[in-house]
Amino acid sequence: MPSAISESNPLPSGRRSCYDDDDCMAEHVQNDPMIINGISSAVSAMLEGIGEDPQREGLLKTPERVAKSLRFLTKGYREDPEELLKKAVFTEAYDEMVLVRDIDLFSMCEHHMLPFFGKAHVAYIPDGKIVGLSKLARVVEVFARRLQVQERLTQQIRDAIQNVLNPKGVAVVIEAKHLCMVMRGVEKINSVTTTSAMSGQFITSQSTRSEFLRLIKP
Ligand SMILES: Nc1nc2c(ncn2[C@@H]2O[C@H](COP(=O)(O)OP(=O)(O)OP(=O)(O)O)[C@@H](O)[C@H]2O)c(=O)[nH]1
Ligand SMILES: [Zn+2]
Repeated sequence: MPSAISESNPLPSGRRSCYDDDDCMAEHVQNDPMIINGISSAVSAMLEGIGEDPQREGLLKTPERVAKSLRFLTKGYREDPEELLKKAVFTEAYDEMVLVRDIDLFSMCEHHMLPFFGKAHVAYIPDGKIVGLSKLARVVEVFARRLQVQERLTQQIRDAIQNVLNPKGVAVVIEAKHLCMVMRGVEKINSVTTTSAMSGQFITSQSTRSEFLRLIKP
């Protein structure tokens, strides 16, 4: 495998291989020429399908651009959210709610492959272990960068945190606008969808749930 990269993209001597670097590695896998070519051919066919000429100047590089863009927008398939969380778990006695709110998210609905976007609020109540705060936002990112429905996205974030930290409870709320409902279909420009997924004390304790809902109010 490393030879494929060194043949097509040799590294200057002395530089570390991209195989030592997670981000660099991810970019190579994302832009694997075989996969990019496959998606590009499909995009050319789509351009013809809508009555365009893929050979006109402005569109010559469009299939490849779209392919790379799609690979980026779906990079979450090639990342493991639980491994990512495990990188920053610390022993700590703190046992109140931890909330990261207003985490921007961009995803694509699996029905139309059109964007939906908004924000996620993620909370948990530790039970002897805390996690690096950025990892909560990264978990949102991993699941969002796949074809999704908002409901599943919300539950997957909850489940990953629950599985890795085994906390006293997890709560996730997502508020998002779906372009498939805005720029086509029912065309409701201002509609916003809210979903929630909870576990543990966020289900069993009304006061914990209420505190969370009060804290995420705009
Ligand atoms: N539950 C859920 N539905 C979604 C999500 N994203 C898009 N949808 C819906 O998926 C449904 C697909 O319905 P279909 O009737 O098969 O497709 P359609 O004819 O394009 O539907 P319209 O959007 O109503 O024009 C639509 O109601 C979309 O609004 C999501 O995240 N969750
Ligand atoms: Zn849709």
